Amino acid sequence: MQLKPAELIINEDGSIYHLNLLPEDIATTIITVGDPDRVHQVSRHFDTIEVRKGKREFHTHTGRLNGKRISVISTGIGTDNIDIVLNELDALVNIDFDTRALKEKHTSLNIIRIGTSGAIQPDIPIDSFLISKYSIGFDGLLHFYEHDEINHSKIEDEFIAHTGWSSEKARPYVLSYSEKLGALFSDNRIRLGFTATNTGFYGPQQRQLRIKPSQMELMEKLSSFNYNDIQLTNLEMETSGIYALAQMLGHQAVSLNCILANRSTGEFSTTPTESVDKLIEFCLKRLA
Ligand SMILES: O=P(O)(O)O[C@H]1O[C@H](CO)[C@@H](O)[C@H]1O
Ligand SMILES: O=c1cc[nH]c(=O)[nH]1
Repeated sequence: MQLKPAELIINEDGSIYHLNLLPEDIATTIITVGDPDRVHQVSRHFDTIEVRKGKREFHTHTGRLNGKRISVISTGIGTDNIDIVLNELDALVNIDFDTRALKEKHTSLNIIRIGTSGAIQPDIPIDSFLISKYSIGFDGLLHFYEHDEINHSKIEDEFIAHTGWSSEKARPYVLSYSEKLGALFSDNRIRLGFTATNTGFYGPQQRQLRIKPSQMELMEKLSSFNYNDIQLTNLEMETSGIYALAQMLGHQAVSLNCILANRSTGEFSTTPTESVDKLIEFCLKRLA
């Protein structure tokens, strides 16, 4: 089947619509970061950089570290952007851009998010790292795709009952990380967590500046949720979308979080750049 021009949008130079990348521009190991400035913060550790491209908030560097080819791409904020990034990265490896047909041989990518996050348990230290073993998505992205039973519906049901989740919001969906890729980052200093992915930074994460979130008690409900001793640990804005798209498209994904805020104690990191740097260095050491 040939994908139509409005379905698979290829720019004049043969690159994919938003990411502005050619199939040969990306490695099979891809680090995603929210902030476009963090792309350089990662690639400055590479020995060589062969690709530097960008469009909108999607900036990509591909290079080599100790002989291993790695790409780093900025996604901007939110799972709406993740829908674009993951689908276009997948298209670059699994669709033939000349024939516009799906390739017979599937290529699986290793996708590692290096992002910042806010903890919701008081014992999670500022500037510590956390690996999202599970994610719960409040964004609804999974529901827009046909999918196998990749989500943990029992945890979802208990979460909905515990929080009194409003039916006006999307049904939360729970997914796991790739155990295989996650094992690469296993370290007794790094907590495995259950990450909540939110559709915003303020109201959706119960922050009140001038307008009041509709369910102020939700933060307490999130932090007191417990399913077979699994507690929710932290909030951010991309992980559930990455886990959803990666699993549906046949890729491995893991989300690494640098805890900059603690919503329970009210603290925020005084050294955010240095802390993210340390997570980048840890990640690159494990990859190459
Ligand atoms: O630091 P990044 O990777 O952007 O991740 C976190 O920071 C942003 C909000 O400040 C959201 O994207 C959230 O997921
Ligand atoms: O509190 C926080 C910190 C970083 N990113 C978020 O989404 N929330």
